[in-house]
Amino acid sequence: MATLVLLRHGESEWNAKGLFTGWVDVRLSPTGEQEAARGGRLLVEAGLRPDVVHTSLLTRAIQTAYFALDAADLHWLPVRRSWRLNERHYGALQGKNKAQTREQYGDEQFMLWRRSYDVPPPPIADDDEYSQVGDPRYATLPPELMPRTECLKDVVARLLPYWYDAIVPDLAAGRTVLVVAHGNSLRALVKHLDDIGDDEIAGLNIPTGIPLRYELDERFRPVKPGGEYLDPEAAEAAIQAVANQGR
Ligand SMILES: O=C(O)[C@@H](CO)OP(=O)(O)O
Repeated sequence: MATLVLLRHGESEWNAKGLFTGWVDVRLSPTGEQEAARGGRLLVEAGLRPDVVHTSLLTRAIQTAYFALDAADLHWLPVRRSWRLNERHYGALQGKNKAQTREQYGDEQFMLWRRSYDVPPPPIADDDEYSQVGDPRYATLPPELMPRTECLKDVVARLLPYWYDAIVPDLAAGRTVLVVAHGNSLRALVKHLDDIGDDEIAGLNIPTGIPLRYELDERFRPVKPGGEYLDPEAAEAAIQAVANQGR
């Protein structure tokens, strides 16, 4: 049996402002820093000591790992980072206000862009102020892999190689693995783990800063579907808040 812990970054500055974020590299809000530290304390209280950490290349996930490891006195852990754990690229919606977008395009289109499995937002222009083209952190990414927009299906496709090639080998070696990532990259991973259908995944939301623990069998499938939030009550309230964004 292997233990996997998923942690969505704490509230970011743009979560607080209600803006679509995607690959835009915003920092944690003061609340988000506290949520991240609480995530670390929850790990300690649950007796969970990760052996290795995986994060995206985005500052809000990296900061979250820092504050969580700080609270757990685990700064010495090895950390690996990959663009494959990045948030879903939100295309031309990056930087737009969620409530205004919903008003302008209507609830149905808003939810299609936000939560459908295979409808990406319009692509972002390379000269848009919120484009990531030219960002040095992606300099080694082959140009054809650099997204201009993504739907969740695209995220599953670019995340799974990292799951199989980097995370599963750690789990197979008996390591407890902490993955610090994002609302939609973690939705993609949970969809794979729990084998959630393309329509059903629209109803899944991941709260910020609350560790989600999975025990995995020898095929790296959850022993208990859905895993277990280390603070289930706080998770329930926060899930509703994510679902209601833009309303
Ligand atoms: O803006 C984003 O990048 C994501 C996560 O914050 O938003 P949503 O939950 O609407 O997909």
